[in-house]
Amino acid sequence: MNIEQLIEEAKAAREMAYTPYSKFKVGAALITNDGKIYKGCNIENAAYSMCNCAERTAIFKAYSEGDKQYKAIAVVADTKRPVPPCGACRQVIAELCPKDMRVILTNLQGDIEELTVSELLPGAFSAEDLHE
Ligand SMILES: O=c1ccn([C@H]2C[C@H](O)[C@@H](CO)O2)c(=O)[nH]1
Ligand SMILES: [Zn+2]
Repeated sequence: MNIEQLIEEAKAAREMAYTPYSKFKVGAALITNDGKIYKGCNIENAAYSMCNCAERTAIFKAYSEGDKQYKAIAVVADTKRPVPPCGACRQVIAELCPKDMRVILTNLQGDIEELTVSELLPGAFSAEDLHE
């Protein structure tokens, strides 16, 4: 599985988005170290604050199936620049994914930006900050 293929999986996930409010569809594809792919789309709600992003859908699917070792995540939306994950997703990614995991951001025009989890949320608040 190469990056282009992972991006295609994210695009397929995007087609499943439930976005009657924003009309903004996002797809994500998370690949585990074993090569398993978990796709996620954004799922909105009439109570707007319940909206769940594509990235978190994919990660929560994987984690809740017991798959906890991740190699990369690709995210796609119809944006001018490669879609930037929101702050909530950055925090969740920082908690559950390795610091050196590849984060591949893209758009439908094929622009690609790649960064690591550390670069996605420098100085993330983490479990290490909770106790002395
Ligand atoms: O990286 C992002 C940014 C936004 N959204 C979703 C949340 C909401 O459903 C819609 C508009 O913000 O897009 C994602 O899924 N991922
Ligand atoms: Zn988000």
